[in-house]
Amino acid sequence: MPEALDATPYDALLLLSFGGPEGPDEVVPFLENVTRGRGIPKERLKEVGQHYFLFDGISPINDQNRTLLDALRKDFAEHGLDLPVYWGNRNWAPYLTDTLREMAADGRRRILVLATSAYASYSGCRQYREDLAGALAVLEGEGLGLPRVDKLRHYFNHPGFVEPMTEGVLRSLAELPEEVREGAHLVFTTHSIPVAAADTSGPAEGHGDGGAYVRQHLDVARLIAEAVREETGTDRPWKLVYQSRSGAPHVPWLEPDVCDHLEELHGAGAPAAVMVPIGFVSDHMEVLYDLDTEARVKAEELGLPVRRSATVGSDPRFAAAVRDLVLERAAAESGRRVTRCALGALGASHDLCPVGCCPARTPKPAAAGTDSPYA
Ligand SMILES: CC1=C(CCC(=O)O)c2cc3nc(cc4[nH]c(cc5[nH]c(cc1n2)c(C)c5CCC(=O)O)c(CCC(=O)O)c4C)C(CCC(=O)O)=C3C
Ligand SMILES: [Fe+2]
Repeated sequence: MPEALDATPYDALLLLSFGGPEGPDEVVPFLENVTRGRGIPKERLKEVGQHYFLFDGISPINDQNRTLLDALRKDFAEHGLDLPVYWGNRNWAPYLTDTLREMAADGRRRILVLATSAYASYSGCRQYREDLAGALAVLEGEGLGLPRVDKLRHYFNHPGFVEPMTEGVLRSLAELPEEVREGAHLVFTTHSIPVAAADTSGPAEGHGDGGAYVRQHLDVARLIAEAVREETGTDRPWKLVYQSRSGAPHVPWLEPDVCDHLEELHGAGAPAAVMVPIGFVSDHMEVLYDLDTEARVKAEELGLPVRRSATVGSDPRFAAAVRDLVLERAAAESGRRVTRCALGALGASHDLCPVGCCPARTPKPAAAGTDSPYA
């Protein structure tokens, strides 16, 4: 056995994710959960429902999280880190509130949360903190003793997140026909969000110009593009583009859309492209439908050879990165010496979201931040 690792003061890790349907009967109730009070047009919902029905109503996201849980437990056990790992979702079973109740019943008092979103944004960060506050409020209403909940910092620039994706791009390039490989463009893609939400993402001092959301993605894209150049000796043009837009058409969202960009690349004579889904942790529906189905059809129509590179999923390097982040935060919380691992120009993100970080349009209590009502 390796020497035991010390996660004190924490006594559990909670994987917090989006959730997804696992059968045709679950699609509509799932979409109702996702969109409750969010003003997404009915047309968009029907369309997104169709995406799920194309895959028998089954989103792969839950199985991917089950696999990630296994990878985390295996990594922790192999490294002598004695920390139980739980899983709860925002929009589908196992629901966060039920998991948190179970954790409280198991006597967990200090919980560290890993959200399956690597970047700062309302949807990827504060909304998960609101979910935690909502679940804590339910437990409080039931008269249960509340555990203290902290959230791991953003991990977009951790080498255990960036390196598996870089390797994925190299694999995708190798799969392209040799005659177009050299000239292939890199198309980094992430979830579009409203421009107003992007501009206010991250801490207040960095608001504007796409905020932390766009800056963090640009940093990861540049890191991967540079690593690929070093590995292949070819300096490929690259761009950050967006996918999966929803919302009303008159509200500006981040652009260009990945399909429009493929069209533009083709028009400008690019011989091939690799789509690199840096915004996502696993190959869930946004990757499977919006890239592997919709964007691929677009590329085929254009006659543009494309490949889609891998997300980190349950790569052992990602599991190791989570262990590293857990130990980093545990050290910080208990006044031990801290080493913060981060690539790129932005450095390691904050542990605690400050007031005004990724604000909601309608303010709501959020846990695991400076303004948490649950200390
Ligand atoms: C930034 C971001 C991430 C990445 C960070 C993270 O992972 O959290 C993400 C992930 C995901 N989004 C997902 C699914 C959906 N997102 C929707 C709607 C929206 N997403 C938004 C943003 C994001 N979303 C936004 C600004 C909206 C508009 C309305 C709102 O603010 O709510 C809708 C409603 C219909 C539609 O408009 O498309 C659905 C069904 C799934 C599950 C996939 C599966 O089932 O495999 C996952 C992982
Ligand atoms: Fe935030």
